[in-house]
Amino acid sequence: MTRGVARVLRRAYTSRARVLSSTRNFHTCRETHCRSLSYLESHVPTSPFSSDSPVRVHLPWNDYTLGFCKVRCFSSTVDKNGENDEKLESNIEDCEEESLVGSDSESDDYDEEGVVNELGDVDDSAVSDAFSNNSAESNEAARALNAAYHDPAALYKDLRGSEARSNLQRNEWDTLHEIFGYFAQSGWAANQSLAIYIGKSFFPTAVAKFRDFFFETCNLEVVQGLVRVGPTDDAVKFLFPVFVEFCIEEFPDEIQRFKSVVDSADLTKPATWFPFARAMKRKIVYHCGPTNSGKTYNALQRFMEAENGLYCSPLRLLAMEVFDKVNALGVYCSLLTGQEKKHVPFAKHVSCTVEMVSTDELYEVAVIDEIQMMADPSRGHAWTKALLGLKADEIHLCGDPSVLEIVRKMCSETGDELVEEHYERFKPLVVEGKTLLGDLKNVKSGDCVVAFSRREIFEVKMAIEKHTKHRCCVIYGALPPETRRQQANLFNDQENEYDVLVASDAVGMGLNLNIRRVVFYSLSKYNGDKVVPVPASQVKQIAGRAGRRGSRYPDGLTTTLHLEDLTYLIECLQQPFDEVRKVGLFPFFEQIELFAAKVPDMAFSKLLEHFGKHCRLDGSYFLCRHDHVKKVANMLEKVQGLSLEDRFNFCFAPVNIRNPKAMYHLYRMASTYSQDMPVNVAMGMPKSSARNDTELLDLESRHQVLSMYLWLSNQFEEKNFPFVEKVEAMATNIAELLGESLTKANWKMESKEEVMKGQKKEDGGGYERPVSLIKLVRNK
Ligand SMILES: Nc1ncnc2c1ncn2[C@@H]1O[C@H](COP(=O)(O)OP(=O)(O)OP(=O)(O)O)[C@@H](O)[C@H]1O
Ligand SMILES: [Mg+2]
Repeated sequence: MTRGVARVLRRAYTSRARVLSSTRNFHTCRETHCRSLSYLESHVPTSPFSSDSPVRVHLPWNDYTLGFCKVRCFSSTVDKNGENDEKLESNIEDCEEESLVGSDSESDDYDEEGVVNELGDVDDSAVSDAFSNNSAESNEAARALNAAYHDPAALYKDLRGSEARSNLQRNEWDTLHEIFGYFAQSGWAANQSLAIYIGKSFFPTAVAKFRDFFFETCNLEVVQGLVRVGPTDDAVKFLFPVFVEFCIEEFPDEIQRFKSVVDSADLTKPATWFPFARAMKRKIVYHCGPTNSGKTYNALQRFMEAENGLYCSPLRLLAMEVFDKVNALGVYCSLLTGQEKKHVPFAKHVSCTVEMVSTDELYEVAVIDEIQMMADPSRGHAWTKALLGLKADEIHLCGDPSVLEIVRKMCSETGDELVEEHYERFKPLVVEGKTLLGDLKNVKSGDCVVAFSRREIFEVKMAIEKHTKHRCCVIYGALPPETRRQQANLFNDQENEYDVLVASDAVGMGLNLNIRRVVFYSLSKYNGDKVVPVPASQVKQIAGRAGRRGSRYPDGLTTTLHLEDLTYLIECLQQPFDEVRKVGLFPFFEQIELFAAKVPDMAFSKLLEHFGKHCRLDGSYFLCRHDHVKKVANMLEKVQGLSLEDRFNFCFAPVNIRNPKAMYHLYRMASTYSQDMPVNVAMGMPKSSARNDTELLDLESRHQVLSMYLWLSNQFEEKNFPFVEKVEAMATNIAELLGESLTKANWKMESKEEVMKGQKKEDGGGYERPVSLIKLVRNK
């Protein structure tokens, strides 16, 4: 550790010791005014933790701290003389409000994102027990001890200087052991130690050494005072500042190492990552409203008027739709997705998927569609990066009102001007109370039946085609965008017999289809873990596909197949948008690289895990889920000779981790690349369309492999992926075969009972469809 850092840590602590000692005094008279130590650190005006010291000591949980205030107490509102300080008092009251907000959103991290941040992690059980474990007798003893040794720095110095070991009674030794055992178990002490960069993994070792030191040097009076206090929280409070002194002197290397790890995983203040965007005065226009209200239309008008522009789409399919529409209107526009680059000569406009956004180019107008996706647990970071980093004079955001408040906050941080434009739906969406009465025979022309699993989609299609005169197109996530588009066109075109669409939630975003009525086959879906109700926001999005302005059916209808689902549908449509409190972030490669340098020789999957544990985030952000990336990283661990950057790129390839074939091909591509050989796709081409579901699945996964190759070819040099043209041709071919297969499909799917049996075993319980009030009334 540099001497500078040591000095600042010491100064930091010395000042803290003053706070602590005054706190102790204060505790004796005003127990009720407890607050977190961390809070004082960030608010006591003299605290070096917020000073302009040459080497700034940064609290690892700095920004979380406010969130923890509610969590626990330590200090109080006194100045160093132990007198009541009005200024601090008011500071603390301000903080109390913030803390409640912060702590709520903190718990969101656990529930929604499943991200547990070690630095921000407070052992609730440990801390909530804190300060409740004391008897009146031990409280009294603690007060006496605190009064006698109000300066922990001086006490530590005394202990250091003492040579003789005191003669203690057996029972005194026993109690002392218990006190240190209690200290070692204290979640509160472990959390507070983070402030001096004693990590949780090192904390037990540090306590053990501190105990040995204390036993060696202890002074009889202190020990006897402590023994009277006993293994209690007061004892921990008393020992903690002495422990801090000890650590600073004894473990400079550990402190420095942990500090550098923590600093390199700093994801706070993401707005400052984009200095060029910050140097601009951007105008942000938020087109805020429900589905089918003209948000994207209006933003695109501005995009097309501009000298140059960028449209950022949530889906490849939507990027293609805008690319086609804009070019058809005479504005030259290129297309850029992970898999596809279509450069249109002289084009100054680009339609891209949001993950492809470049923050290097300068634009007059940028459009970020479906901005509420900033809160998406996995992909949210791409929207956040686009909003914070795009270099555009004008940025048009299209989305529902759920992120309006947080966008306001972000704009006030970036200094951008925010203009809000609020929209209403062109025509209200009408709920058909009659439903389809559980019978798919009641399907009508222009219906889109929405189901949430691939198997259900095909069952519905087969049933409708068998029992009615209608023919069905299908759209679901595993289909290539080209095939989805072909199916959408088939459905939109009035000149054929395909007048019903059966789709998954893949139709939910932005697409303009000729849908008269959205019929929910069910309102629950499997979330990868269990069956859960479809979230209200998603139900609204999907239902909003009906009755688009300018379509054949401008009056939108929605209903359910079963009467018992109708109440839930109505509830969802009536529900106001939940306000989003946090948006996603993910480190850039450079940040991961910096972090990797601090923990050398760590496997990449471990590195990501470690980063997730140590990264610091501001209260408005969460770290996006990356379990999928970790799984790929694990698989690629055996591939030798990949640089960190290569590994990073391979791990982000779009691969379905549940598809062994796709995973195998990714592994093969990575190992060929690592040997510096040209990467090929070792895969034959099927000759004909699928005759059954297994063949259809095979076509889908073949296309996924080809799509992955194309994505990788855009990340690496051409010499490594030289077969792009061939692969593109194969992908087009397969997309066509898929389209043919879907139009011809009439095979029988696996029986529902068989699948349900399998699912039940795995599920072990889950969501049951909400009981319909209507049904209850009818039953009565
Ligand atoms: N002023 C307008 N003139 C003509 N057509 C319009 C106008 N505004 C919107 N539309 C058409 O209405 C339809 C819905 O508009 P748009 O896609 O912009 O809605 P949205 O609010 O973005 O919906 P979503 O939230 O579903 O994306 C589109 O087909 C669009 O072309
Ligand atoms: Mg839109």
